[in-house]
Amino acid sequence: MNGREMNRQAMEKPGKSGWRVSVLGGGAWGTALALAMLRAGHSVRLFGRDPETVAAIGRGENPRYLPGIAIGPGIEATSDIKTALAGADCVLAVTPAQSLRATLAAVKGYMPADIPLVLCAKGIERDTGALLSAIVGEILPQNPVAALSGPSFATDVARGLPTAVVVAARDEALAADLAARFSAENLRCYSSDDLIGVEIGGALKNVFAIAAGAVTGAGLGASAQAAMVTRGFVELRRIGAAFGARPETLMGLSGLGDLLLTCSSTQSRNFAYGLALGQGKPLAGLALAEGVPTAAIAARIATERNIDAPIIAAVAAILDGTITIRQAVTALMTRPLKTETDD
Ligand SMILES: NC(=O)c1ccc[n+]([C@@H]2O[C@H](COP(=O)([O-])OP(=O)(O)OC[C@H]3O[C@@H](n4cnc5c(N)ncnc54)[C@H](O)[C@@H]3O)[C@@H](O)[C@H]2O)c1
Ligand SMILES: O=P(O)(O)OC[C@H](O)CO
Repeated sequence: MNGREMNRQAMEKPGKSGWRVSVLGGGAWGTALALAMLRAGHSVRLFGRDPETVAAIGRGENPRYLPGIAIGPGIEATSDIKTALAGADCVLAVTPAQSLRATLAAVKGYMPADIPLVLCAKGIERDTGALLSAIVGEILPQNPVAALSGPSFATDVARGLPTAVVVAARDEALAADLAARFSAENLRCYSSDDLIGVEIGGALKNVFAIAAGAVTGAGLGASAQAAMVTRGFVELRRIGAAFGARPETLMGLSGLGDLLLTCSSTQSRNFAYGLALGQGKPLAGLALAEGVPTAAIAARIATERNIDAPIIAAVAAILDGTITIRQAVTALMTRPLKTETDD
């Protein structure tokens, strides 16, 4: 049976909706996904570690992370992990990538066996170079792992604006089932069995979004912006290939689609971080930019695996203060010339 047939069957399955979905993380994306799951017909519990945020969600708003967006009564917010996970059919992990290990360690004793864990963060673990699915494999080996990724700003999804994402799992049938269950009128979920490809695209696009913000902030022009994003995508494909990602996945929603979104919008926190960097403004206090730790580890991975990734290396060096943006631009522009399709 092919993926399309599986999707069709899953969509038609009686009771496709009506799961109990637990969302771990009371930030912008966790709250937006909780709303999306509710719209898809599921009953939703949201775990937040901050009791104030949990209480605020209970009152109908998450003012710290999603100000101005109404949260209806259908979402049960709790700061008790046992309550959050009791009876869950599926868990969405929506804490930042660098916190995933701690989040999973905290839920380990309460996680129902065999239910899918869906990764919704985008990043590579800074200290180990592990993809997030590998961390799940270490800590919760009994739970099948999936990832949801693609062009999707939390505020857009929370408002019910339409977008399309991809849900990936190594088990094609699981991916198709989850995609069908998570889809709703305003959230179209495609399925994929290329879990690694989906993870890599989502993680690396944040690095180039920082670069795109920096290019804009430093006033380098729209031409430089397009050139950088295009050559950045070449680096994304090279690293993806080294991990075994399929090229067509990297060309899809979770790769190119999300790269285009985050490299072109100040709504992106990674772009905003780069913009401040390019403008020489203070970075302290800016919202989460997952591309910062991922740039450092991606640069290390590229060096260790002998992958040509000069933009990633430049972003990592700018972020750790080794070089300035001007020096990075000069270094990138004066490298030996080569054919465009040199790999
Ligand atoms: N915001 C978006 O538009 C968006 C969209 C798609 C994907 N994502 C991804 O989702 C992930 C989370 O992003 P976000 O926007 O929700 O971030 P956020 O900064 O808005 O919220 C992060 C939340 O995680 C919680 N948290 C952090 N460490 C924790 C830990 N150890 N245990 C429990 N909770 C912890 C924080 O308290 C906070 O509630 C990131 O990887 C991001 O790239 C975000
Ligand atoms: O705001 P950003 O840069 O973390 O991007 C959010 C999402 O990943 C966009 O798909």
